[in-house]
Amino acid sequence: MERSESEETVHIFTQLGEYLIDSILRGESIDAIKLIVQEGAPLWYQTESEGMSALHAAAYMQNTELVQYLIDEGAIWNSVDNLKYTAADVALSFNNETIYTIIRNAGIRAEMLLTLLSSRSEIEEPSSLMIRSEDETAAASTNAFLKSRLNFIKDKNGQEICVVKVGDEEIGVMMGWEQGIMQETVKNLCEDHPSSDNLKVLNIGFGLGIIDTLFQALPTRPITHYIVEPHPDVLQYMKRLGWYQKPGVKILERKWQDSIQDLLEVGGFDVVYTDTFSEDYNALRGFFEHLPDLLAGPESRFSFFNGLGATNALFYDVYTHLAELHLADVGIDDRFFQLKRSYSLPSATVPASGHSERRLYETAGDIVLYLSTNQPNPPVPFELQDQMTPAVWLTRLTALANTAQRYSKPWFERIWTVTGILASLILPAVLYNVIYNHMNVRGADGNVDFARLSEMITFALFIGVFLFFFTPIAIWKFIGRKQVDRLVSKWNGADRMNYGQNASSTWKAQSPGIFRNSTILTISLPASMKPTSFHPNAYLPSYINGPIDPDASYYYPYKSEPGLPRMSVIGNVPLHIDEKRGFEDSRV
Ligand SMILES: C[S@@+](CC[C@H](N)C(=O)[O-])C[C@H]1O[C@@H](n2cnc3c(N)ncnc32)[C@H](O)[C@@H]1O
Repeated sequence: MERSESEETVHIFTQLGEYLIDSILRGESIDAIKLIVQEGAPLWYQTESEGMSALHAAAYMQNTELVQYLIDEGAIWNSVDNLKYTAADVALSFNNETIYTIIRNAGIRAEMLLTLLSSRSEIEEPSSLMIRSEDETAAASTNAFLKSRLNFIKDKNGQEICVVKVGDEEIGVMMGWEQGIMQETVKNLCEDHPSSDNLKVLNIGFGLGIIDTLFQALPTRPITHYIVEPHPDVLQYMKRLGWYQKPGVKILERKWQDSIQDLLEVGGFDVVYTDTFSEDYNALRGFFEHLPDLLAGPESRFSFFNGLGATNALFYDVYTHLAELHLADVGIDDRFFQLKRSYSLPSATVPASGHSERRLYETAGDIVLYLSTNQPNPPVPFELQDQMTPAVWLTRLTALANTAQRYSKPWFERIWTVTGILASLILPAVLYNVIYNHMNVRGADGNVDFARLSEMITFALFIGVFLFFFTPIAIWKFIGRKQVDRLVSKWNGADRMNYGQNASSTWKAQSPGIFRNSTILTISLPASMKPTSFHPNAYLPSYINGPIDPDASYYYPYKSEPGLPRMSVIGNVPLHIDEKRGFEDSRV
């Protein structure tokens, strides 16, 4: 059957597109790829089976020059494959920062340009990102949200939450766990504020009232505290809690968009915070525009809840940068605002009782644990969770602790050492006179220097006593070290067998030195085991490593679980944690 002209065009593009991607994956030279592109191969083409674009393929091959070339030629920075990963996600999964940054910067440029164009023309939809609101449900449309019923409940884990029903699912509008973030925000906004004695505060979005409660609990209560909240159920909740009676609190029962004229008339706010729901970036940017007129002056502070595109490290990063640039555009620089980049801290994964663990994250990917028998065992580090069950981890730590403990008795070592030192000093000193006198009595030969001879014998005695006390302890410690080494090298061998030379971690243990009882366990992770910032429950392709904070899965079930709400979405992208900051040393 004859193909129509348009079918023929699609066919040619498909062939060229497939050929381009194939050639990249085969590792063809950049000149060969350039020729294919010049022949007209479409950069927007994505394979049907995987949704892979030329940019995905170049990122997968970790070909920096090619990635840069494709971007320069107009490759789409934010196209997602069938698993919803962008090319930058692929780069991230290899921890390839250079390629990630090239694509990220292309995203920032593209978004800036689109915003600029939209401000000069009538284009309604400035954002090319997929997180723009295509979703007309309460999760992403303010109108639908304001018409939906909200529930203020305690979930099965005792956490206070405010949820909205979207279809069959319940989506969290605000969750009790965000308390920590709100605390940190209030600290950054209010601590050492020059006007802390008569603060004028504006908060957009009451939710569970966490941040407003914290503002009210400041050492000096704000003199004026405006709260903008449009949802009737939230307003009811506020009434029940007595917010309408609080001195200095003024509640505007409308959306911020409808309250802005009133707010601008009030003006002169020292602290402004915004954390709405179901709004997209354009709305937030719209709010930014009013900041210069809302804030009192250079000492004023502004912050917002940064959940922008947070399901995906790339979109989150692009939007965070975009927000910084747009804030700079309206004259707000980073002296005035706080961007909250992370939703939860890695330390949240460690139970409060886990004092035995001190973790140092080094760039090489070492985990250093100080294990002590008087402290509970730390949980399996998340980097090892795909290789080690908690049972195996516990067995290993217990075996290590028992072995090390057999060769570590700090109190006995102290007493033995003190006795040894005293014996090596006192015994020769006491015996010196005895030896000297004894020789003097017996000696007849006037040429012999008895004093010198006695000194030498006393010194030999000192060495003898010293060795008597310290040789056994040194041998005992040495045997202990060997035993620990043997144990650890057995595990290293087993891990190598199971996971291969390059993918297994390497353990090294240092048994307790003298007077000490903590064993230092250093686990060197292979390069590929550095965690990425994907959602703990997300379906990840094999080349993407585990998440940073597995405990966050409780708060952000990717797919909703019975009894737990799903976190909100912007457009079609579910929100989840993003931990793009580097690890820091943390003592817990
Ligand atoms: C995530 S909650 C805020 C939580 C709050 N920061 C806290 O500490 O509990 C979002 C709130 O913003 C409100 N909201 C949504 N759209 C809004 C708008 N356009 N203007 C003002 N508030 C809005 C919602 O009704 C909801 O109460």
